[in-house]
Amino acid sequence: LSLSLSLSLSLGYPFSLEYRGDRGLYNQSLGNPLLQPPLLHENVLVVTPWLAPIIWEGTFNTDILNEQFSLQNATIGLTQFLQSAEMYFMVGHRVNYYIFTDKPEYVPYLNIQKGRQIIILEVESYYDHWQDISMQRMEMISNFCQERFHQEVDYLVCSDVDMRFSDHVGVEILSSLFGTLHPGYYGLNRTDFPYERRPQSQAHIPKDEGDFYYIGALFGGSVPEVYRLTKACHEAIMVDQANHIEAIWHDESHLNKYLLYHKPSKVLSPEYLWHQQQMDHMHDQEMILSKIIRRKKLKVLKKNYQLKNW
Ligand SMILES: CC(=O)N[C@H]1[C@@H](OP(=O)(O)OP(=O)(O)OC[C@H]2O[C@@H](n3ccc(=O)[nH]c3=O)[C@H](O)[C@@H]2O)O[C@H](CO)[C@H](O)[C@@H]1O
Ligand SMILES: [Mn+2]
Repeated sequence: LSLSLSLSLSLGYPFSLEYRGDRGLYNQSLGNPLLQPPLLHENVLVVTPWLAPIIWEGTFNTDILNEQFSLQNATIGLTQFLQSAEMYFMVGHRVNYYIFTDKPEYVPYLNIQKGRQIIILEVESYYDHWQDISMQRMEMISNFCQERFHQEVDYLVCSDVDMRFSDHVGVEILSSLFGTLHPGYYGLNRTDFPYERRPQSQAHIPKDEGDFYYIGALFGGSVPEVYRLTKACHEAIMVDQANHIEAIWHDESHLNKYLLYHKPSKVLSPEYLWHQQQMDHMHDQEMILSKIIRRKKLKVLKKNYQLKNW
């Protein structure tokens, strides 16, 4: 679904953009004809050293992106179901919600918008520990990429289930491969990232390597790229299991290893994932982020960590 764009901007009002896509020439009028691209965002990194944009509020125009994206006629898959997604996730675009559950009967019924569907994927978990269950998503997602996602959607957005959208998350996040900056480690030196450091683990990253610390709760991309990522992470997890070692932050550690050697084509700023409960223990970090974050788009729900069987 790659779209080759040839842009010609005609002067005068109304402005229009012409796109030469796979299916001929398109002409779109723009929402705001007087729009001028803004200067660099405040004091934050807006592009990675491999020239992938880091997505911050204020660096993109939703109207332009939506019009461009509509030309692709694409469908987006979200691998969790969230009521708030109906309000904030990819508004105006076709979305499939894929819910992985071992208890389909507990999934509440919800009336959803036209162009959206809920698809419940019954999965069996052969593990008891939450760490294994969390890691198992890599296997499940990779299997379903092959089985059905590749026929049903163009992009996949993979997330934890214990989250809620609190602001718009749109097509600005989509690209062949994207990861999200972990708010707890934004701006820190890579030697302070909680990467897996034991060479015995497949997720191992040496002290002198690393770009960012990505959060395990939000990543995605095109179906072939998400397939490659989840398959590689699952295989690495299986090797670790055979060697009786569990990476320090489980699937998140393997995701970080993968994204270090397969650079994402977009990186989501910490605006895309807010973890208040964790921030309560990181006041300095909260202060730093409060100065640069304009919107909190996806929030981790509060939970009783004592109930987790570590
Ligand atoms: C916000 C955040 O930082 N999330 C990451 C953090 O987990 P969290 O501390 O957020 O852990 P969690 O309890 O949300 O578990 C991760 C996810 O696994 C799934 N699940 C887990 C247990 C279970 O019984 N059933 C089930 O479906 C579910 O989608 C859940 O959201 O660290 C994990 C690995 O350690 C993952 O990388 C998470 O993405
Ligand atoms: Mn979670």
